[in-house]
Amino acid sequence: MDLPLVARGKVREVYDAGDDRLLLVASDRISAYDHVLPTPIPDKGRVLTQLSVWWFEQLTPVLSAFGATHHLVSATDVPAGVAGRAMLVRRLDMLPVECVARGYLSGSGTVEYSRTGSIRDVTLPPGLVEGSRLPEPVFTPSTKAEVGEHDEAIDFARVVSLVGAARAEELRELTLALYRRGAEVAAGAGILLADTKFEFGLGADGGLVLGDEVLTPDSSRFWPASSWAPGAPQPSFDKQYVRDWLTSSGWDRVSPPPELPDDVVAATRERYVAAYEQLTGTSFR
Ligand SMILES: C[C@H](c1ccccc1)n1cc(-c2ncnc(N)c2C#N)cn1
Repeated sequence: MDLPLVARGKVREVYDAGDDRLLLVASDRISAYDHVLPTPIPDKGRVLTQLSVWWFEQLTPVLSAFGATHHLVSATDVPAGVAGRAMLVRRLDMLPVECVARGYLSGSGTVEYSRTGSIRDVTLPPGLVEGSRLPEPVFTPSTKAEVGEHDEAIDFARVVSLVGAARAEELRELTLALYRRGAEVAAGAGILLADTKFEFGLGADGGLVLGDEVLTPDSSRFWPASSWAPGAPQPSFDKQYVRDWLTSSGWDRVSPPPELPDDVVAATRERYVAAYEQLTGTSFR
């Protein structure tokens, strides 16, 4: 890629495409247990990019209801070397809030709930366990961490201090509305959208714009609805083969992770393709 690099994530890069445009490139890298694995998953970048493109279309009515838009300019007008796994997007003034919506209790949410009986400002009923469906989806914002660190959970008051009261309210309501639409579509495809993270920015006209990738297995927890069983960690739709193999390999989760065997790579590629095909109802090609 001969464009200037703007930012590098674990599995993605952002390049300066000039004229107030950025190029978001998704790699075939996969991360598990907070490590980027040495073995790529063929087509992962293309599948997740095409899934984001599809979701931007699906979410446009929800965005319009809030007077908001999304940042996607083109997923075809991109350099040949990254064809199918890059999005040309509008450069935004990104808001410093990771807008997370949770429909189910899991991970850090379960820890917070077991300590306090609530998640952030939202009191929850007693008796919920890992994997429980929440009575209503909850907005659980965080601030972007430095590279390699975990995002820091923040409460709504902190969001207000960061972006103002009106914008904070707008972020919460829009995040929850986008999550609800995503969860509804996913449920129809046999996938439980346990939680997801959106990023927003401001466009040149000051309007709210949905950025980043949306509703992919990298920005969300996808659980197969068929195996949902609250009371224990739920299997990941896409990463469970990798997690199970890494655990069985004896890897200590601290030293550099081992290469994945071919069958785990192939099975994982198939999970990404299945997620795309089940959600969109179209064949991945
Ligand atoms: C966090 C995320 C990231 C993605 C990929 C790799 C590392 C970081 N990122 C998004 C922007 C960004 N900045 C200005 N306008 C935009 N439309 C976007 C977007 N999307 C900068 N970084």
